[in-house]
Order: sequence, then structure tokens, then C-alpha cells
Amino acid sequence: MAGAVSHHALASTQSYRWSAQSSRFGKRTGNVRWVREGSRCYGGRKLGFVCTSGSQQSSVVEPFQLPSDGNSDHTPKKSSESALILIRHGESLWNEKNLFTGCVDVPLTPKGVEEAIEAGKRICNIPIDMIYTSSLIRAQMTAMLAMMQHRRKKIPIIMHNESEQAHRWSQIYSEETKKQSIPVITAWQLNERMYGELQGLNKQETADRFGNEQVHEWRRSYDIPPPNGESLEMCAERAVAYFKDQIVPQLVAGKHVMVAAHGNSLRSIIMHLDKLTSQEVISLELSTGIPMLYIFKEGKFIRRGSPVGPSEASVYAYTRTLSKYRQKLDSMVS
Ligand SMILES: O=C(O)[C@@H](CO)OP(=O)(O)O
Repeated sequence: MAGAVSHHALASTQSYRWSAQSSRFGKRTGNVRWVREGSRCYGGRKLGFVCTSGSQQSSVVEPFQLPSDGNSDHTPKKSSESALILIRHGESLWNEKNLFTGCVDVPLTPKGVEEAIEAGKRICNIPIDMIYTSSLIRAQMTAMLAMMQHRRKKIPIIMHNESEQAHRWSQIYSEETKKQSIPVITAWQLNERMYGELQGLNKQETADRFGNEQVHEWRRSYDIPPPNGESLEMCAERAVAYFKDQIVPQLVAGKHVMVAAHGNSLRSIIMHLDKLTSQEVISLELSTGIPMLYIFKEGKFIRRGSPVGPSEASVYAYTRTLSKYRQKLDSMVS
């Protein structure tokens, strides 16, 4: 293995995990509410805190610098609220085998398919106008499977803009059909962090060889890259830039967006949204197939946690747009 990687002592011993569970025993770290889940051992350290959903767990994130590209579509509508759903793909065949995956394009396991379907049920009442995925099949499968559960029954369609011909050849010529479709934009910038020379290695065997602390540092530190791979900081440079340049303008224009991506590309985006420090992000863990909801309103992102189920009152009670959308879906089926 090439590349000497410096060894830093791990400063944080807490783990933060998005989950659908709730608990009364919370503590606040900055603008984020963290709730103890229990504990488990990782690399000899006690870990185990959960960041939960529910109205008490909302946090308001400082307003973004809105892009000033002169596009009037991006003018914030005062009354508009947009939903932003972030979802890590379901379990992949290499998650199951405990292999470093990074940018290797591996499909979902049957369990990963189930997770994506379950995630879809949890968000089936939340409006979605546009979907962004990485260019990797596990994120795309997750988005498609989740959308099959959506009550609006729009069909997600991958937009092929890689060449003028691909764009032209994938056009739809019916306005009515377009209205029943959801554009899916694939972007390499949302790909998993490139794991360099760890890709394809077994995580446990790598820890046995290099030590738990070294491997934890490669996996979770902010600015230390694995050998010839990307650090979280390097991953954030492309993923957060893409989020700001391409996705925020859609939210500002009032579009509801789902982003299906990866553990580390989403960690970098959540770090940005929740203003986590480089120490706090070490402990942010995302489970496969758990959808996370933010509301974008008046230039601010409000964390809504992970919807536990399709009818979870707190998700819909909170925003007028979401509750109206759900009422509309209810009236369409009755
Ligand atoms: O192998 C990977 O690409 C990632 C995500 O599965 O692993 P880690 O948990 O180390 O971020």
C-alpha cells in the first residue's frame, strides 16, 4: 500500500447517527439535538448517540448565500417551503461483505432493496419534484425503488445530458406525460468519497493489519485521506459545491428535492447544513436506507429528522405545504 498516512489521536468518542427512533434523553450540541441510543464498541471506544426525528429535534440553519446568477426562477418565494430529502443508499453487496467501496459501482443486496422500499414508504406523502443521485447504481436503485412507493405515482426518469445526442434522444413529447414524470439528475459530484487503495479491501482485515485507530482515522477523520484517496474534506469540495450550485437553486425556486447518495458525500452535505465542526463530523454516522428530511423556508434549512412513517403527525403538522400536499393525496385516493 502506497502513501504514508499520519496518525492523529481521535478526539471524539461520541457517535452521532441519524435514526428514526426517538428518546426523551437528549442533549444539545450547538444547534443539533443528539440523543443517546445506547452504546456499542468501535475500535475499543464506547460510542453510540443518535440524532433523532421529531419536532423537538428541529434545528434552524443559518441562511445560505443565494446564488446571484440573475435567474428569476431562483428568486426566493416568501411563502414557499420546499422539502429536501437526503437518503443514503440501501445496503450494497460490498456493505454486506464489509469491503471498502468508495467509487466502485456495486449494486444493492436484497436487504438493500428492502431498505429502499421501506424508505420509500416513510416518505410516500412528501412532495418530490426532482431527484438528484450520484452516478453509482446503488444510489440510483435506491431512488427508483423508494419512488415506487410514493403515493403520487409519478415515474422517475433519468435525464441523459452527457451529450447533445443523448439529451435529444431521451426527450418526451407529451406535456401530460412530462407532468407525470420526475426528472432524475445523476451527478458524479455526489458519488461516494473515493477510497483510494482501500477500495475492495476488507474493513476488518485492514483494521487487523493497520490498527483500529488508523483505520478509523481513514474512515472518519475530516482531513486525512486514505492512501491515494479522498478525505472527507476533499469529498466536500465537490459534493457541497454541487449542492450549493445545483440543488439549492431548485429549493429556492420552490421545488421539492430528494438526494440519493452515499455515507460520506451525505456526511459532507449534512456537515454543511448543520454547521458541524470537523470534530463533530467524525461521529456522524448514517445508516443505509434512512431518509432524512429538511424544510427549506425563507432561506433557511430546518432539520425535521427522519420520518418514522408515512403519517407521522409531526412531519405534516409542521409545514403548511406538506400538510396540504398530504391532504391532496388523501383526496385523490378517496
Ligand atoms: O466503503 C465505503 O465506501 C464507505 C461506505 O460504505 O465506508 P465507510 O463506512 O468507511 O465510510
